[in-house]
Formats: sequence, structure tokens, C-alpha cells
Amino acid sequence: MANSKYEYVKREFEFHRHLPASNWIVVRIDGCHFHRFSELHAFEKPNDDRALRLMNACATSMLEKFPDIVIAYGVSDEYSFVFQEKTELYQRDERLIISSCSSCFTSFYMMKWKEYFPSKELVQPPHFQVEVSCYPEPRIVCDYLSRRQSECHNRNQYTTCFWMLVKSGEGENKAKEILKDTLPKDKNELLFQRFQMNYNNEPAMFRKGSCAYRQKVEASEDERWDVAVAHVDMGPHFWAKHSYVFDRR
Ligand SMILES: Nc1nc2c(ncn2[C@@H]2O[C@H](COP(=O)(O)OP(=O)(O)OP(=O)(O)O)[C@@H](O)[C@H]2O)c(=O)[nH]1
Ligand SMILES: [Mg+2]
Repeated sequence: MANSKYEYVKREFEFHRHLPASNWIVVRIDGCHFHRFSELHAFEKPNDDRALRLMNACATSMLEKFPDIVIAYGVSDEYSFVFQEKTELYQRDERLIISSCSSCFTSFYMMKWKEYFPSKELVQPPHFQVEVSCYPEPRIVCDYLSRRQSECHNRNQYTTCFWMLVKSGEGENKAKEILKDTLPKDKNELLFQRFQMNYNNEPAMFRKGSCAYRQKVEASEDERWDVAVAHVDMGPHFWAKHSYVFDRR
């Protein structure tokens, strides 16, 4: 069939975009319509510890499945996976990377659901959309992750205030009005004054999101690595300790 009259279909109509060489590939997974999905499954508001731990478990499985992922960062219904710059996964074919990551993550989510929600039926299949970006230097990857973490902080501080106001009896519109144009320090003050709540004492997983990375197993004679999940600032202190994740292989 090599030179058959059907060859043109492949030659003229199938396109493969190969991601640029010598770039770190960031695959960002985001739950589709998770606002609705979280309502359907009665997730706790604004943060459901079980749902976030389920996302972290899926991320851990992704690092185990794809050895070229060097680090990942997740918050809410999203996770970003950083593939090392030299990865030859699917010859860097964008379509195959996207479809494979999306389907693997979704399968892990469904397989692990019962472990995190033992008494809750999964009543709607989850699905995740994926976008890919390429960055030529680790420094920019670090800045990308810091940007996501800063969004996590802003969004979580807002939703914490919002749901505290609503749970205290304010209507949703009134809560939005109260929070309109407030600065981060105003929101901290509001939580403290109205609810005697210190935002900094909220669980770190809610405030800082989750970071999954490889670490060497202490006291192992052979080089063994496992996947750790931490809820920490991804600032200079973190990178001073974990810069090895970007070591050229
Ligand atoms: N109650 C609750 N909701 C959550 C939790 N994590 C994620 N969500 C919901 O998931 C949404 C995630 O934000 P988005 O990704 O912008 O919303 P989305 O509905 O998934 O929209 P698309 O991604 O555009 O399809 C949040 O707005 C919440 O409604 C959680 O722990 N508890
Ligand atoms: Mg979403």
C-alpha cells in the first residue's frame, strides 16, 4: 500500500507539531467544569482536603509513570508538570504528549476516587483539559511556578473570606461587595476582626498549593528516589535546596 492512491491523506492532511528542542515542557492539566463537578460531589467549601489529596495522589502517579517529569505544582483542579528539556517522550509530538497526559491523569483520578471518597459515589466522569508551554531556561520555569503559586494565594485568600462571610449569613452578592477592591492585608484583617481567624494558620496545602518532586531515599545504598509532596513557598529558599531537579541529564 506504500504508494497507493490513499497516501495523500497522510501526506497532506495529518499534521504533527514537534515541540522545540532544548526547552522545558510544561503540561498544565485543568479539570473541566469543576465548579459543577465539585457541587455535584458536595466538595467542602472553599477547600476539600480529600479532593486536593486525590489530585496530589494522581500527580505522584504521573511522576512515577513519566520519569522525565522533574517537578509538578498543583492547586484546586489544576496541576502543572515540568518535563526535562531533553525529553524525547513521543519524539516531543505535542498531540501525543497532550492526549497521553490527559488520559493518564483522568484514569488515575477515577481509579483512586474510592480511596479518598470511600462513601461517595463518583456520579459524573471527570475530564481534564491540557495546555502546553515551552520555556528555554529553568529560571523561567521557576518564575512560571511562582506565578501559579501567587495566583493560588490570591484566589485562596479571596475564597476563604468569601465563604466565611457567606457561612456567617451574608448573601453571596453582599459578600462579593464587601470584598470588592480589598487588598490582601484588608482580607487578613477582615478574617481576624470578624472571625478571629489567622489566615496564616490555615493549612499550608490550601494557602500554598502542592509541589511534587523526586527526592533521594535517605540511607539507601543504591540510588533510590521517591516522590515527595510538600506545601511550601517555591521561592529562593526552596530552589536553593531543590535546584538538582533541573540538573542536565
Ligand atoms: N468546593 C470546592 N470546590 C473546588 C475545590 N477545588 C476546586 N473546586 C472548584 O473547581 C473550580 C476550579 O476553577 P476553574 O478551573 O476556574 O473552574 P471550572 O469550573 O473547572 O472551569 P473550566 O476549567 O474553565 O472548565 C473552582 O472554582 C471550584 O468551584 C475544592 O476543594 N472545594
Ligand atoms: Mg477547571
